[in-house]
Amino acid sequence: MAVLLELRDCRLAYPSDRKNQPDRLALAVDELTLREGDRVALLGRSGAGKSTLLRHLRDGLADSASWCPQQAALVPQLKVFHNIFAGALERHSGFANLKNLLLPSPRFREEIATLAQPLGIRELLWTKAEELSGGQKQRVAIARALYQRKPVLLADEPVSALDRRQGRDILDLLSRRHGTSVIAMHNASLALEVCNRVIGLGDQRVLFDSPVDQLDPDTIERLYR
Ligand SMILES: Nc1ncnc2c1ncn2[C@@H]1O[C@H](COP(=O)(O)OP(=O)(O)OP(=O)(O)O)[C@@H](O)[C@H]1O
Repeated sequence: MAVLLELRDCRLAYPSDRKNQPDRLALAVDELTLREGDRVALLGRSGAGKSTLLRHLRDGLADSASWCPQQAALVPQLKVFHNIFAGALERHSGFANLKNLLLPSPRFREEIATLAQPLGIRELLWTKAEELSGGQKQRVAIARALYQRKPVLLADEPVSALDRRQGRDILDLLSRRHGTSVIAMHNASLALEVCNRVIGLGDQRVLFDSPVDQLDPDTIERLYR
C-alpha cells in the first residue's frame, strides 16, 4: 500500500513554562509509517501523547486529512447546518460561503441533510449548536469532518460521549468514508473491533505498533497499569 507519511526520529515537544528551561518532551517517535488503508487506533493513558501525535500527523498530511478535534469546537451561535458547512469553506467560493450563511441553497441543504441522517442529527440542522448535548455536539463535529471529504481521517476521541453501540456504528461509518484513518481512543475493545492496527503510547514514546490480529490483551492492558 502507498506510503502517506513517514516519521523518523521525531521529538514532539512543548515550550517549558519556566524561563530558560528546555522544551518539555511530549512524545518521541523513532519510526512510524502511515500507509493507505491503515485504520489506526492510538491508545494510551491520558497525557500519553495521542493528541500531540495527531496534530503532528495533521501538519504532515496537510490537505489530504479531515480533522475531528477532541473538543467539538463548534461556533455556539451558529446553527448545526452552518457548523457542518464550515468543514468545507475552502471548497466553495467566498460568495457561495457568504450566501449560504444567509440563505442556504437547496444543493447544500440536501448534501448536509444526507450526511446528517446516519448520524442521527438531521432533525437538529436548524438548532443552534449551543443548545445541543455533548453527544449531539460530538456528532456534529463528526459530520463537519466528513464534509471535508478528505481521503484520510484524523480524529481525537470522536465518540467518547456516545454509548458503545452508537460509537461503534459511527466509527464503522467513518471507516467506510475514509480509506485511511488514525483515531485516538480510550475504549480499547472498541478500537480492536473497528481498527486494523494499534499504536500504544506511554512513557513519552511508542510502546508498540502492531496489527490488531497480532495483539494479545496483556499488551494493551499494560498500557493502562
Ligand atoms: N499545548 C500544550 N502545551 C504544553 N504541553 C502540552 C500541550 N498539549 C499537551 N501538552 C503535554 O503533552 C503531553 C501529551 O499530551 P496530549 O494531549 O498529547 O496527551 P493525550 O494522550 O492526548 O491525553 P488525553 O487522553 O488526556 O487527551 C502531556 O504531558 C501534556 O501535558
